Amino acid sequence: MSKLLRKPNKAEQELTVIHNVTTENSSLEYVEFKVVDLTPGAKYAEELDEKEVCIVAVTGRINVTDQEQTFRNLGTRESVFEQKPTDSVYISNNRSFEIEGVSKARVAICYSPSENQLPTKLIKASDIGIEHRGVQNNKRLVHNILPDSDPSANSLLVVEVFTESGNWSSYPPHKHDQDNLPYESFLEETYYHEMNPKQGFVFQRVYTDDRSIDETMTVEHGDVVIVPAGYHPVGVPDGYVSYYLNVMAGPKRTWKFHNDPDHEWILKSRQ
Ligand SMILES: O=C(O)C[C@@H](O)[C@H](O)C(=O)CO
Repeated sequence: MSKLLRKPNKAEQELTVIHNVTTENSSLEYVEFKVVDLTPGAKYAEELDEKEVCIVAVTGRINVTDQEQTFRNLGTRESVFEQKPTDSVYISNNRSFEIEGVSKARVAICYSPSENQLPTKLIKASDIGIEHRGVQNNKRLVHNILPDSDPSANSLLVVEVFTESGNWSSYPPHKHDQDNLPYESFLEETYYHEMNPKQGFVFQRVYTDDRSIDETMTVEHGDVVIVPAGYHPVGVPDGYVSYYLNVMAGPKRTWKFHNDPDHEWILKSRQ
């Protein structure tokens, strides 16, 4: 069984923790990640110590409060495959938060270490930067929820990526596992995957230069892949569309990746 692939729990209660990746149960030091399902009226609450969070209304509608401000009726879609941006809330360390389901909702809670308290921020769907990346069989649509160009967080980076049927993303393979700016930044990463239709699958390989990590995983709807280090390309079979939500964090809040030199030629040949 892969150490990097996590299967979802079944939503059987009013509040179900579908995924819970922590620094205790994984090899990660900077990124923690939860997926929570809520029925209408169900609540999930937490006290944040030295952590900041970005709460993403993946599907359905939710209310979010940090006990000072309350944001109501967040969320814009029933399925991620409507391919429109959704609402999120950033909350800094040493605060508490509560999420309430307004409709049946799936919520991603993205965590990273934080010491410097920053203002809570509503990240409205309408404010999210949309990017079309890639050509030929490398086409994807990116929603930049919390990119490094937005100074609202101390270490968290959050992005949604849709990869078209028969295409590749995070490709040519790139990594960000060395704290060596301006050439490369050290960022751990998690991938929360969905597929359309649901019976679909994608392949994700996670590998380092020395192959001390080298795993190729069959990833299904609702799975999480953990990327402690290394290159992490995703291949999507014909007939299926891929969605993933990435959380990244590390010592410096800069996304500076390094392409695998063996495969970088692909990028150059398509310019
Ligand atoms: O552009 C893409 O294909 C998405 C990836 O960059 C993804 O967000 C990632 O790998 C971040 O390191």
